[in-house]
Parts: sequence; structure tokens; C-alpha cells
Amino acid sequence: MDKANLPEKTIERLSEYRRTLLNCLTRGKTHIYSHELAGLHNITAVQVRRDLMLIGYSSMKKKGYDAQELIKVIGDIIDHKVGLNVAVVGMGNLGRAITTYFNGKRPKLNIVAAFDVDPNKVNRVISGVNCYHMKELPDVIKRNDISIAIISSPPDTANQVAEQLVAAGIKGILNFTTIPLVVPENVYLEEYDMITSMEKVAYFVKQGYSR
Ligand SMILES: NC(=O)c1ccc[n+]([C@@H]2O[C@H](COP(=O)([O-])OP(=O)(O)OC[C@H]3O[C@@H](n4cnc5c(N)ncnc54)[C@H](O)[C@@H]3O)[C@@H](O)[C@H]2O)c1
Repeated sequence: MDKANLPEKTIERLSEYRRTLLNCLTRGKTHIYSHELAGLHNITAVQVRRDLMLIGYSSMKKKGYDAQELIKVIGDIIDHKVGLNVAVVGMGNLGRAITTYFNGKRPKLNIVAAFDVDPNKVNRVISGVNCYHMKELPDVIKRNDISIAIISSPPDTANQVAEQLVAAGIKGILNFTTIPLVVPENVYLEEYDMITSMEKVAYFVKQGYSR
């Protein structure tokens, strides 16, 4: 398979594997077997090996995969060469929490600007990031070469915010509002809603789930 067209689920798992591998290294564990990695992610070893085969990595040694080497291979697949800049729109409770949590976690992805309309928030540094008024969005996006945006503004603003972001040249959107968005084909959209995740858990609890 073309490495440029990997399935979305594979990309999600590669990101999760890398997080686990980084945790392994922090704990001084330098090698990991496919079945161990699989166990930590509640999937089968076959799935792990299939994912790694898709990215052209199959060198499990006697001691297991070399964590450092695999982190680099995954990074070469999912990271941008020089990194990508990210903006957050809506610096309320969620926007601030995301910015504080995320920044510094991944060297190739940085939240470099935030936007809001509240006069008490604009022209200030919030969670370590400059917060600008929405009026400045096109300029700031261009000046800082920002290609990804996180929308954490109120639901009734989501469509308008998305339109402004697309017009400013944003290529990827992570939408946290409850309003599903429609974006042009050349913009990658990911929607995330905690309530959907909770309802999924609740459904399986209701069914008396057992693996
Ligand atoms: N996906 C999830 O799991 C999840 C979890 C919590 C909240 N949310 C959603 O995230 C959003 C933010 O929630 P919150 O609790 O942080 O709300 P909040 O009220 O604390 O923050 C919203 C922020 O957006 C700003 N804002 C208002 N209009 C704007 C506009 N037109 N452009 C830019 N900024 C604007 C406000 O000034 C405020 O700072 C809501 O849409 C909420 O439904 C999603």
C-alpha cells in the first residue's frame, strides 16, 4: 500500500503505538514484542504486525522491536518534515485545557496562536500562546504559516468559524463543537465529541459487555 494513503484507523494506531513506545523508553524498556504492544492496546499481535508491515517495518528482533527505531519510523510516516503550526479558535475552558495539555507534547506540532472575540481574552498571552481577535485571523494564519485549526468556540459559531478558517487557507480542522461541519474536499476534518464516546461506553455497559 502507498504510504501516502494509509487507512485512518492505521494512522490512529500508529500514533497510539508511538505514545506507548515513548512511555516504554521513559521506563527504561528499549525493546517490545508485537504481542506486548498488542496487549497494551487491546488488539491482536497480527493487527500490530499488519500495521507495521503497511509502513514497511518488519524488523522484529529476538528481543522484540527496537523502540527507538520504531518511534523514528512512525515519526517519518506521520510527522511533517519540518513540523506544522496549529491555531485554537475559542479560548474558553476547553481551548485553554487543550493548549495547556498539548503544547510541548509533540515537537512537530505546535499551537502557536489562539483566537477569540472576548475583549478580556484578546491581545493577551493565554496558556502560553498569543490570543488574537478573530478579525486578525487571516493575517495571523498567513504570517505564522498555520495549517491546522482546533475549533473550541460555542456550537452556534462553528460553521462561520470554519468558513473563516478555510478562507484563510487552513488545511486541517479538529472540531470539538457539537455541530458537524462541511468543508471543501481538500480540507481534512476530524470531529471529536466526548458525549459520543461516553454514550458508546454506556451502550456496551448496558449490554453487559464482556470480551
Ligand atoms: N468535544 C468535546 O468533547 C467537548 C467537550 C467540552 C466542550 N465542547 C465544546 O467546545 C466548545 C467550547 O466549550 P467551552 O466549555 O470551552 O466553552 P467556553 O464558553 O468556556 O469557551 C468558548 C470560547 O469561545 C469564544 N468565542 C465565542 N464566540 C466566538 C467566535 N465567533 N469566534 C471565536 N471565539 C469565540 C468565547 O469568548 C469563549 O472564550 C463548545 O462548542 C462545547 O460544546 C466539546
